[in-house]
Amino acid sequence: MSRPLDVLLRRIDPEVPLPSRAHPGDAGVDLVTTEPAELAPGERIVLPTGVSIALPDGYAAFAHPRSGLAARCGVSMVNAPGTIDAGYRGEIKVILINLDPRQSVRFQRFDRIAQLVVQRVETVRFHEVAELPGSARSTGGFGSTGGHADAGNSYAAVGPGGAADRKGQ
Ligand SMILES: O=c1ccn([C@H]2C[C@H](O)[C@@H](COP(=O)(O)OP(=O)(O)OP(=O)(O)O)O2)c(=O)[nH]1
Ligand SMILES: [Mg+2]
Repeated sequence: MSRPLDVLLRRIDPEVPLPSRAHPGDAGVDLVTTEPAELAPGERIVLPTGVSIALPDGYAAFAHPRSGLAARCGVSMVNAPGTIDAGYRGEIKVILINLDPRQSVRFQRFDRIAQLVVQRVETVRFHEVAELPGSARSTGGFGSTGGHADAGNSYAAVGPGGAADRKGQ
């Protein structure tokens, strides 16, 4: 296993559990809410996590949704993944949204609501040019390779010979 990166962390809420990995090798550490909350269908909320961090230069942290919450309750993050800049010293907050059309969802203090993944990021310098070098993909994007579902069509209808493929003919 690679040597862990040392990151300074301050507890804003003295009772908040230290973010920790559930299993060795997990990419993220879970973040909790320090405030209880209830989200009606379609509602969003900004929740405090009770921690702030100081990342070394050249790193950023990304707050990602938890798949269990998404699958069981339809809860995601509006801005997934939320970007935590290396210079940010404020409290990390998580913007949750309840995408379930019918069920409310309730969070208690210290329920785990997101996971934080720390990654190295490049600092880039842009060099303006008149023409970019060519590539196999060129300017194709936004479904140019086909195989996507069309609004109003079931995904089963998409595939070789399906709705999405036939459209281009
Ligand atoms: O889910 C998030 C996203 C961001 N932040 C904090 C850390 C980040 O460094 C800062 C700014 O985030 P971002 O750049 O995404 O927001 P912005 O709307 O561009 O604000 P700013 O003008 O402050 O950059 O807000 C969070 O606590 N949670
Ligand atoms: Mg910004």
